[in-house]
Amino acid sequence: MGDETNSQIKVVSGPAGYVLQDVPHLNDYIPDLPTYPNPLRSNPAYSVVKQYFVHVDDTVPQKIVVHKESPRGIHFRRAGPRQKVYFDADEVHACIVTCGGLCPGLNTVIRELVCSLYHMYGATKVLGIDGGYRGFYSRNSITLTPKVVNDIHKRGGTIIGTSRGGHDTSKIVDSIQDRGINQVYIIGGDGTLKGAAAIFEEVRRRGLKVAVVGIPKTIDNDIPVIDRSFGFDTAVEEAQRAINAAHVEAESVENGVGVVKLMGRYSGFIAMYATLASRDVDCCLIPESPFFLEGKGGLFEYVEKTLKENGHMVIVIAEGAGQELLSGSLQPGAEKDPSGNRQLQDVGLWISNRIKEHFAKRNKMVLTLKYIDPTYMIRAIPSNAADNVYCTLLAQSAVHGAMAGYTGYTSGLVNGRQTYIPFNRITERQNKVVITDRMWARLLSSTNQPSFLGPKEMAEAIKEEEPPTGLLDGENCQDAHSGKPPDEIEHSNTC
Ligand SMILES: Nc1ncnc2c1ncn2[C@@H]1O[C@H](COP(=O)(O)OP(=O)(O)O)[C@@H](O)[C@H]1O
Ligand SMILES: O=P(O)(O)OC[C@H]1O[C@](O)(COP(=O)(O)O)[C@@H](O)[C@@H]1O
Ligand SMILES: [Mg+2]
Repeated sequence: MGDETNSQIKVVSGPAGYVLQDVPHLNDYIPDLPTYPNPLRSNPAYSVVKQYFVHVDDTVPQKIVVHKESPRGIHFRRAGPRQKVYFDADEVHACIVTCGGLCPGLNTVIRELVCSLYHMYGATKVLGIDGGYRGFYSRNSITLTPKVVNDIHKRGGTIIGTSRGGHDTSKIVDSIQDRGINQVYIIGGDGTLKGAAAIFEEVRRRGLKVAVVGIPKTIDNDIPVIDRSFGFDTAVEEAQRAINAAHVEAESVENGVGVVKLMGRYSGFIAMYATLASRDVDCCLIPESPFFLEGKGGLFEYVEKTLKENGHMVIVIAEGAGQELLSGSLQPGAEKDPSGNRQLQDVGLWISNRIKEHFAKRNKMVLTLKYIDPTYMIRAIPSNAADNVYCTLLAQSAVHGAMAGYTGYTSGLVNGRQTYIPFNRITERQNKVVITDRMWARLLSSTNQPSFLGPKEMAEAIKEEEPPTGLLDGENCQDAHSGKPPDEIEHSNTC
């Protein structure tokens, strides 16, 4: 086996630079656990399946763009049903909790967790924890059955409620222990999964036979390693409606400007992909790419130029963009939400007012500006068809893993394959748009906007330590240190 540096990290090395970043298992700290044949063997739906189970050595590479001499690199354990399970059906007492902001698909994940436990593994004790982490110790729980969840995937939000703040590791694990819960499915984003890792560590410290499983969720897509977060496609699709409305308003009047604010506290993926999908956007502003308003090369100059050329303009701005330009008008102490996330000022309203003031002052050009903020309308809708299927696979993978005795992991899509990813890889940093990558260059060429970066900022951007994101091409990301394209670097593994 591999060496264990701490309970979350199990590294197994192999030939040619193969590295498996494995996930913990209950038998890492509980010896002689009984096992049972996987009941899927007798499940009629699976009777046609040739290869019932995932091979014990199946792993998925984190990097798929490689060179002839590349080391095989980091791999993750492949998700799916195993021959043996570590829980008898009657023994399973599962709970599901949803934390943080809403995202399309939350109810689909809940539905599929319940239905997988019931219909694949015969486990019928499933609780919904009411209202996020604090629900473990301060609220009642909701009994979840296939009947209760039957059509919830057609509704936005989460039927078991969510919250921010309120994570108290020992109180939560006390509740898990007192209720006799032995499988915990935690659906949430970067903050939630940090909380899930703390719960896993405490469960292991107490030596409890409890599988702790994370399912990554955030509309911002700010979670690293995975290809994308569920609900992201739905959000990009729904954002088209707002962008189209802004475009119709803008092109229907002389010097019309449509401004649309989209979600993205620290990461601008929704704004970037919605812009690329729409092609009616003239300027996309995201938290990762600083911009300025006044003077040569500034936004005001670009607005004037675009209006002169086209007579109208659409601006998409992620809510986390430009926060550094807004004066600190937040009430003191209101800078953080109950989870410790940065509280944002309404940059959409701010930039709309600044543009109107600027052109009114110069009264050389009368413009008509309409501001649209669809953020909460977008995250409160149910998931689209593609995300529904994605949520189903995520949930089923999570259940297969817990039943197989894995714990302390996040179920996640890596290069199109469901995998089990150690918590520490998910919580180590935030996924951000790499503005020196080809996808952002595609955006700039589709909007024709200036980069708003001076030579100093561009040099900074290239030096950024950010490894490539799951949504990028990756072919031309710069090596974090040398700044050279991959084909000039030996063994680049930053892309
Ligand atoms: N570093 C952390 N350690 C433990 N719990 C955390 C941490 N950060 C956030 N949480 C908890 O996770 C939950 C959701 O976090 P939040 O950041 O609001 O949403 P999300 O996880 O969806 O990004 C909250 O209940 C919060 O208290
Ligand atoms: O839910 P709140 O407190 O209004 O916060 C809104 C923020 O939550 C988000 O939707 C992301 O929330 P999560 O990280 O919890 O998924 C951001 O896009 C947005 O900035
Ligand atoms: Mg978050």
